[in-house]
Amino acid sequence: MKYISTRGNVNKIGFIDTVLMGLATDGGLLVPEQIPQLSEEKLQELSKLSYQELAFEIISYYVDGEIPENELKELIQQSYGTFRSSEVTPVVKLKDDMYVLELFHGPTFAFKDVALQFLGNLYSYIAKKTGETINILGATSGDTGASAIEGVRGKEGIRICILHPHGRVSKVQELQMTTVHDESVLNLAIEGTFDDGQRIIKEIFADLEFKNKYHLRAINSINFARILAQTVYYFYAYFQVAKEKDINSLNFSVPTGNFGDIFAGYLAKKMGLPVGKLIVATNENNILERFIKEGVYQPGEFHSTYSPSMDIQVASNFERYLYYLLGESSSATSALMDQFKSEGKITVNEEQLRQVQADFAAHGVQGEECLNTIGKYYEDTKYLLDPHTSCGVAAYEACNGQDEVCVTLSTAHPAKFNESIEKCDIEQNYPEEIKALFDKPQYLEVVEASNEEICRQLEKHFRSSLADVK
Ligand SMILES: Cc1ncc(COP(=O)(O)O)c(C=O)c1O
Ligand SMILES: N[C@@H](CCOP(=O)(O)O)C(=O)O
Repeated sequence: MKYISTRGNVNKIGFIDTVLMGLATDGGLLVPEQIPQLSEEKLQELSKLSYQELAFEIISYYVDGEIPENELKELIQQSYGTFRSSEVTPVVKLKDDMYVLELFHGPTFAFKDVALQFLGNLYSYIAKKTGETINILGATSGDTGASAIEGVRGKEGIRICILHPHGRVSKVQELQMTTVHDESVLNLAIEGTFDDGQRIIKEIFADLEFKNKYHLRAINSINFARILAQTVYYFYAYFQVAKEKDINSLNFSVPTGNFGDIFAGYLAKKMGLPVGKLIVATNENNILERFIKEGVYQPGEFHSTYSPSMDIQVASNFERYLYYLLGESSSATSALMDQFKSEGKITVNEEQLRQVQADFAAHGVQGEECLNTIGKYYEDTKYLLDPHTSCGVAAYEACNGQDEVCVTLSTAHPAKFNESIEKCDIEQNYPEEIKALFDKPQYLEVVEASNEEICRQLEKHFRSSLADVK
């Protein structure tokens, strides 16, 4: 298995180089040259496996022998041994035609742990095997940051710097990131939005001299390893639902911001999993909903919402989808991404829009609808949705057809977002791990959202690693 860039200007590379490169050096995103195709018989076989066994099978197609089998198995066991559920991502039935896929049983109570526990261990493995220096640079709207820090803290030879938008993450998210007292961890609270942070880190990654000098690595979903690990739970959810219901296909409703999670579902479908509708659930930051309905991809006004982790305008993984929409043409993808840079929008033609609408349904959830959905499900089922999952459930209600069965991805535990939950007049009990955070001191620096300032901070934080560089 080799990997190529959506923009076509990177020589083919293997899995480990793909992980280390993160953002492709030509500014594009790395994708597998060919997507593995799974037969019905293979799916039957996979349906009998535990989460860890399934993860091993799916991930193996993409690692393609670069990590010996026993070592990959060990990495996977280690990664999911930290989860509070033995099933890793259990499926819970909420209605006859709707299940919730609980992705929040990892250490930081968000779906990001599923991929970042794995990626943290993978980076550690690569560092030990190859002597590569791992200096991680990431941007977060709240969940990726905490999860990435948790995934690598205490691991020898790994340093990490995370940018989060100052005052725009939930209290628990902020505490999860900033109460870690470890000299390998740097939390920068930028005076700006998540989009500013994501733009800055992409521009820094594009400065190849700086990237190479400081050995910068990505943990956001621009890194293909993130997508890969997230693909596994679509298969797992499908197999769990198929055990109790006679289904020919299954819809998935996905709370969406950076388009990574739903792209993982798109990949699972392309591998042969019988996925029906992929429902994109957004909040008021609805660039993706507008694209799917109208064929125009253009950032709108920024909104702070009840689901702050989805307060994202420019979705990184959109480019990966665009590449497939354009028939895997890197020149057409490059042209449209250049157009986006110069004109601030992308418009697809009618035929392409028909394809987009065959691939995805979409619903943009407004604030009241998000809170009402939390309230209604709590009253009817006693199940407490977090505000992101609530957007997913509201989108299922808007888009799931008669006789269709849907799995809504539950992307976070409600305890992370009490600011929104208390607006529904619901009192919740915090898990002990979250309660404990409130007594700890915080370590962060509030900084200007500029490339110069962030580079200055990175030089300081990562300087000591240069001595280790071979
Ligand atoms: C809780 C939660 N739900 C949903 C999302 C959206 O996922 P994605 O960015 O992969 O679209 C995020 C952040 O990305 C999140 O933290
Ligand atoms: N919602 C995310 C934003 C970053 O997304 P990623 O999947 O690309 O890491 C967050 O919580 O940080």
